[in-house]
Amino acid sequence: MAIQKKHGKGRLDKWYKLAKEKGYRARAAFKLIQLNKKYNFLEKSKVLIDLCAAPGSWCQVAAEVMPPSSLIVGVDLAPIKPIPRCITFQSDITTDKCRATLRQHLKTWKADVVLHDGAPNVGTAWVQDAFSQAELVLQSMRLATEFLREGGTFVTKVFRSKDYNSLLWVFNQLFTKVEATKPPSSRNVSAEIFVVCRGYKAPKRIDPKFLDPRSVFAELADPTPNNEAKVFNPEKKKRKRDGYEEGDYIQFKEAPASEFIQTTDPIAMLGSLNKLSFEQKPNGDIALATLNKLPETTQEIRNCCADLKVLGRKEFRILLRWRLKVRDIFGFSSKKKAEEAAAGEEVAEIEPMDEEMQIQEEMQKLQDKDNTRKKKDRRKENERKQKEIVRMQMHMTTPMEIGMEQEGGPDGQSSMFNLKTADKAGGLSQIARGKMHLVVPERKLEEESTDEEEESDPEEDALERELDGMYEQYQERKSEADAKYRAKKARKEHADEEFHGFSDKEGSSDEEVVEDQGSNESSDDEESQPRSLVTDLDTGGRAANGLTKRAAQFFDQDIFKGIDGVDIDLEEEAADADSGIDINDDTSGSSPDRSTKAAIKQTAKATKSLKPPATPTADDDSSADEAGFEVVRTKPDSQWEEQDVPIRDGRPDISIITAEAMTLAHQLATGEKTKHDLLDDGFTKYALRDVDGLPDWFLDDENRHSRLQRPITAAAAAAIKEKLRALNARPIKKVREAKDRKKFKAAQRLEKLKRKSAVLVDEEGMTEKDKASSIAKLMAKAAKKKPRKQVSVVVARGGNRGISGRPRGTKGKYKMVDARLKKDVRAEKRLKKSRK
Ligand SMILES: C[S@@+](CC[C@H](N)C(=O)[O-])C[C@H]1O[C@@H](n2cnc3c(N)ncnc32)[C@H](O)[C@@H]1O
Repeated sequence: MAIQKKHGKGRLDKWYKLAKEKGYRARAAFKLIQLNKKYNFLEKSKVLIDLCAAPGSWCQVAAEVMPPSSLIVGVDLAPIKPIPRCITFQSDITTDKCRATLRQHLKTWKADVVLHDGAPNVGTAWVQDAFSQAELVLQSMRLATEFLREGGTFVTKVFRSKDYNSLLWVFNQLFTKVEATKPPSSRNVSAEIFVVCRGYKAPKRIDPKFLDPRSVFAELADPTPNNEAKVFNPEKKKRKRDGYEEGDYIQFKEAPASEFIQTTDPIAMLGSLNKLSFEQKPNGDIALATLNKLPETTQEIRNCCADLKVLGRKEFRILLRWRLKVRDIFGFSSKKKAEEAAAGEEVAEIEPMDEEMQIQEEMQKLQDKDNTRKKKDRRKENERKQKEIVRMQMHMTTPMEIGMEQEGGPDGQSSMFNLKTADKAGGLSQIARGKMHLVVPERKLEEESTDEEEESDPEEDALERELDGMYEQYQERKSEADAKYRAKKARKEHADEEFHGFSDKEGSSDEEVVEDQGSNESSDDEESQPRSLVTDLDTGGRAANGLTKRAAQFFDQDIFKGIDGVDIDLEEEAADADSGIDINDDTSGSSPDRSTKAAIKQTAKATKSLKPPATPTADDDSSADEAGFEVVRTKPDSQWEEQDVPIRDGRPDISIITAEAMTLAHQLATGEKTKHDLLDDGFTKYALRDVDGLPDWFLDDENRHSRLQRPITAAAAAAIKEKLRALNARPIKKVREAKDRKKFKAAQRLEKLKRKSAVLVDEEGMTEKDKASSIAKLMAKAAKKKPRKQVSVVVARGGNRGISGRPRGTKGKYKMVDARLKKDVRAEKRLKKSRK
């Protein structure tokens, strides 16, 4: 088997290279070539629409294969560079504007082929993410039904997920032949598959439900592809279809709140709807009326129900809790109730059957039915798992991709946040390792003993775990797609590690105690006031003015220029270290909030390390000895990168030093504020957060949105801007190095010339004229540019290389070129020749 290079997604595989060689913009081109080889839909086509076409390789292939006068229209969210013989434009295929533009280009013509290779970008709305690929396919299908001629072909990419069968089912209703295939150029590890739908039936009227994601994905709980079920059963669907008229294409989805209480898959409902309504319909939903009157249905709940798309995890939780409470009140709750009901039934044997008992009996029946169904589902699920394992063994899928597949929940309905799915991606194990595992049991114990109502409900726990699992998955997906997010996360983890690493060191500080030089002097005020002895163990770590290098660099910035007394202040502070404030002192229980700390840290670190002995920080290797003395070791330059302020080219990265920190530093330096003021400012409501036991998603949200916004001065903002401009203006490292090399060589040449001239001048056997002409010759020689060395240009393919990597049959300097470059060079030569 050929070994593939593993860059990115194994990007440099043979298809990638081949695409480069052939001049295709993406390796995806070969997928279309291979699909067309199998089904021959391009050769005979005159009009083609390419949905989600960027960067345009499918359009390139279409332009090559289709007859010369064909119309090819490509559209994508991203801009597409012009392609000969193709019309392209930028638009979202889910919008009416896109449809109208397509109509403009096609005029009265109909398309022979509609292609769709769309893949949604991973967005921030993680709740809706799972649906979007399938929805995009359905959207492209909708456009296909509008623009395809009868008998036309629709080719689409589909991901093998829980919606796959539903999509196939719909395709089968609209086309005479539907085939799913995976072209060889599609990576085996990818879950993508291509469906080629031929023979468009072009029905006069299409039931809008065929194209409505809600109908297709949510309601066809068990769609059976290729069966005779060509007509929707109106009875079956009516349940969720309130408020939708025939032909209604509006994306806004709403359902009565009572349905949310009754559903067995509340999370899927929250993920797919826009609104839960409390409005009474003329037919009078009794459950809704009761729900409306319940005290549990607070204004907050109503507000949340009014617009589900803007809710965060916290609100989702509130709604889920509310649902459980109401279910309790209505009597269709969890196992606990079922047991009670069972117990109640035993009593019913000896008592006359009253209305209540009848209800209970009915409930028991329902419960039994439910259990049987669950058993059946479990069996199905096991069979599915078995298949998945086989697929994994055959490398048809990866564990991550299995995570994408949303299987039906235990109740048979599709569940967006299936706990099992979360588990597949390692979500549960992560939770088990994380906070929830450590904190929840403790809390449970407390709560059980104090408040019976707060007793943990297995259903609720499961929902919470589901949410947490999905959040983990969401984070993983995001970090896969977003490099910035990855970097941020890594920084955060690194900071955590540092902190923990330090805590570990705390206990074993023998070494530092040995280094303590002031223990004798300190013994007097040992008890009264422990002093901080700041000892610079790194002799090179301090600049000439008594500041640390880092502080000196920080205050070296333009913003501090011309401010009198900065140096004096700083030196004073340096000398005043003993009376120091510990910005990291959390032991009091109420400390400045984190953002204040970070800002103060940045400024305070820049001014001086001020720490009392008992509270060593992660920023310096310090430790307290028994006598209350502390040795604070400043780090060598090489370790700067481990500190809070990022380092670039050996200096603090000013682009990341915030304007906030600058403002604070400026205020400190000008005396506008004292360090005590800064500390006082830090005591805000954000400082007193109790974060113990809160789930990660909640803390992440809080950190992002709920933090102190500090005013920044115009000067600080301008300084940051200026710094960024300066940074951006710098040439890249390679260019800088090349220029420096050039200068260095020129200087060397000049030196050599000087030496030779001096020898010539001192030469006794030469006339002055000869000397002058020799020196002139030398100078002319030095000024002459060397002819460039000839470089052989080689187009080397994968197999055509020796062990050293040198293309076979080449000598001396060689340069690898791609096919395009090779063609250009040849064309240039041809041109030169013809000119001659
Ligand atoms: C795999 S690429 C398509 C590659 C293309 N077939 C080619 O040959 O180069 C998927 C494209 O789908 C586009 N896309 C995703 N959602 C879209 C939307 N709603 N409307 C238009 N394009 C979309 C993305 O911008 C991306 O360029």
